[in-house]
Amino acid sequence: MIKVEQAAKMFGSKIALDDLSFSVEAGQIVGLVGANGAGKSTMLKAMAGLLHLDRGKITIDGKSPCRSTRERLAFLPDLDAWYPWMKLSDIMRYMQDLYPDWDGKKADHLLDYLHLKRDSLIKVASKGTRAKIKLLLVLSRQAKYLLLDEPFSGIDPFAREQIAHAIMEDFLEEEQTILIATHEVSEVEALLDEILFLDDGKLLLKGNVETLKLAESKSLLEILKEVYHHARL
Ligand SMILES: Nc1ncnc2c1ncn2[C@@H]1O[C@H](COP(=O)(O)OP(=O)(O)OP(=O)(O)O)[C@@H](O)[C@H]1O
Repeated sequence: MIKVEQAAKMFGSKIALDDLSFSVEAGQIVGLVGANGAGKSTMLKAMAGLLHLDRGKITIDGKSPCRSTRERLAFLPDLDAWYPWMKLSDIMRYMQDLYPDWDGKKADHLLDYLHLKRDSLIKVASKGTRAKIKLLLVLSRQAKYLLLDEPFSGIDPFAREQIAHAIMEDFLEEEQTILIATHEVSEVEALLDEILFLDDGKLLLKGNVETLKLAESKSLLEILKEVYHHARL
């Protein structure tokens, strides 16, 4: 389980995380949703141990983010962090050396499925190709927790839905937990068990997606818009 207790983070005078508390149960697909600047990436980075909170605590299966929890987490924030002269095959080899849970068979399967080429050069890859590479690199690890920051951004809308569904059906292991940070609610709605809705670093809503939709008889986007407007009154 990932547990977040009163997490707070500021960048200068800007509050990125404002006293956030929630937990994520194993085996769930959770949407971390919010407008630009809501604090989604900051939250994922803190979970991945890439930045320290000013206050509060995060535990992953009872441990604070550290080397051993990093091995249970697959997080790929930004492909631009890779060297531009690298090919996809170079990165795959690097990941294989770095992570004992790298699943070569799954990586090969994903290569075919996503129509990616091993010799794709990062610096000339299109935005959509880079998004697919990110998905391949995260989903090829047998990590217990997968943290995806805007995973479908850049993939054209025709392929997006099909890829999202197939990935969840065919490539996600039952016991894996996935956190998807996005501002595009409609695109991930069908995949999600739980939703965490952030605004200005605050948690405005948390709940089971089906329960929320049944209770309100509205789409998830409509529910979130209402919560958002109400919070800003
Ligand atoms: N390294 C940083 N230095 C200064 N401010 C930062 C830094 N990282 C994030 N912020 C600020 O903290 C706030 C939260 O940023 P964050 O990237 O977590 O939001 P987000 O919800 O992921 O947004 P987006 O959907 O646009 O990616 C924003 O106001 C952002 O400008």
